[in-house]
Formats: sequence, structure tokens, C-alpha cells
Amino acid sequence: MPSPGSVLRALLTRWRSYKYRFVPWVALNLARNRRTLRYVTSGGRDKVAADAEVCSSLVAFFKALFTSDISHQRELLDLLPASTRAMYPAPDASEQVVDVMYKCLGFSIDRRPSSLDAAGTGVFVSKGLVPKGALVSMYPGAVYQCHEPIFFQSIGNPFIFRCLDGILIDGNDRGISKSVYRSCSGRDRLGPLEMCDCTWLTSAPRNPLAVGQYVNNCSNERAANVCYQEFDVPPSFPVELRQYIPNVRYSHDVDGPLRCVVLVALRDIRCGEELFSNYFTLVQ
Ligand SMILES: C[S@@+](CC[C@H](N)C(=O)[O-])C[C@H]1O[C@@H](n2cnc3c(N)ncnc32)[C@H](O)[C@@H]1O
Repeated sequence: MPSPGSVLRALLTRWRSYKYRFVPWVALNLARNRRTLRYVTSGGRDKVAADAEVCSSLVAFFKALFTSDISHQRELLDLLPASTRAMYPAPDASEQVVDVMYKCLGFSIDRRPSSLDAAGTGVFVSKGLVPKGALVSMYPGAVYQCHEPIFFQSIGNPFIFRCLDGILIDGNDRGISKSVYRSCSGRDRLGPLEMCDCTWLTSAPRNPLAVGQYVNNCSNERAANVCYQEFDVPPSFPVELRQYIPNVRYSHDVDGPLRCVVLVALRDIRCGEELFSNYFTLVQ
């Protein structure tokens, strides 16, 4: 018969292998949703779309957003080399960000009351079709390294997302989380050069992908149609497009690339469908 110590050790080992994306939700709902567990291999190989594909989708979409807003970008453009300025011709007419999204990506998404009872707000495909493998949304928020203090921000906060390597992203658009994000964003700004986007904290984000924190969890009845994927912004990412990145580092003195999380479609998703991700990931 195994000793209580060895049973406890086995339980702890299994618990540590869960990459619980949202801690309180997992603790309360794991038993009810066991069939929805997602199994991935360790070592960061949980990628449905290659990093290069994610990067080029983001750059193409952010360029389209930048071009459509060119009249407000003059001050910034004047600081950039002529070769960069030439990449952004004036558009024929100004467009709403949802129209830019539809034209560039072939779909648009928005937030609405969830199709599930008592699940609050969800994210839906509002126009077009999301093809399998497409980048469909981004998870906004302040990025905390494993050792950084997040205790007060995390109290009663269902928006703390845990990356596979333990980095945390606080996607709450209210309260102390909102103030922390705004203050980090102001700290990193270089004159007219914004290093991240703050408008996801409002009801009208200038990057309409940045609503991934409102994607609800799948269930035994509603299968996941999107999955989370970590994406580190490479140093070569165009400086004028960083203003659309909905993430900022909590500490300014952290080396290495900025961590983002994107949501990628697991199948074709039609207009009117709600997005469902998987909050439970078991790393093998
Ligand atoms: C990251 S938030 C998602 C956005 C949330 N729907 C809202 O309106 O704030 C996670 C919270 O959404 C709710 N939620 C997510 N998936 C759900 C589901 N399948 N059924 C019921 N509630 C859900 C839970 O309250 C959970 O703590």
C-alpha cells in the first residue's frame, strides 16, 4: 500500500504538470470538463501556426490599420526614414477599424453577451469566415515574469492568463490592473512613439483583435474552435506598428522579447459563431 507521502508527491507532480491558463476557473471546473483537457508536448511546441506566420499576419494587419489612420500618424511618420514613409500611401477614404479588419483578414470579430448561460461576455465572428489556422484574436494585458509581484492585481481577477512557461498576462480592463497597464504604457512611450496600445482598455480598441481576454472556455457540449499560442515579438518588428501591440512589460528592466499571446483558429469558424478556447492544458 502506498504511503500518504508518496500519494501526496504523485498528486503534486500531476498538478504541477497542468498549465492552468486561468487558475480559479480550473480549480473549480476541472472535474466537470475533464474531456476538454488539451494535451501538448513540453518545450514550447504548442504551436498551431508557426511564429513567422503569426508575425507576418500581425505586420500586414497593423500596416493596414496604420494606413487607414495616416492623418493621425503624421508626427510619427516625420520621424521615420523616407523608405518607411513610402510604405504608407494615403488611403482613398478613411475607414472604420472593423472594415479594415474585414478587408485585410476576411473576417471581423466583436464582443457580445455569450451564447452560454451565465458566462458574461463572449467574442463572436461578426462578419466573414475565419479560416483554419488563422490568427483570430490577441490576449491583451500587462506581462509579468514568474517572480514579479501580482498579488493585489490578482485578487478576484478572472483575467490572469498563464503562459506555458509561467509568464502571466493580466488582461483585466478595470480597477488596479487598468491603472498598472496605463502607467507601464506611459513609462515606455518615447515622444510620439507608443510602444503598446492602451485602447483595448476601452470599448473601442484601435486594434480590434485585442479582445481575446473575453473568449470563454469550451465545454463537453461546445468544443474549442480556437487555441492560445505564445508569441514573442522579435526585435525586427516595425517600430511604428508597436502602437497596436496590446501588451506591455510590468517591469521595464526585463531583457528579451515582449511576450504576447494570440488565439489561432482550430477549424473554419463561420459568421455568428462564438469563439471558445480551452482553459485547461496538460503538458506531457
Ligand atoms: C477570462 S474571463 C472570460 C470573459 C467573461 N465571460 C466575462 O464576461 O468577463 C473567464 C471567466 O468567464 C466565465 N466563463 C468562461 N467560460 C465559461 C463557461 N464555459 N461557462 C460559464 N462561464 C464561463 C467564468 O466566470 C470565468 O471565470
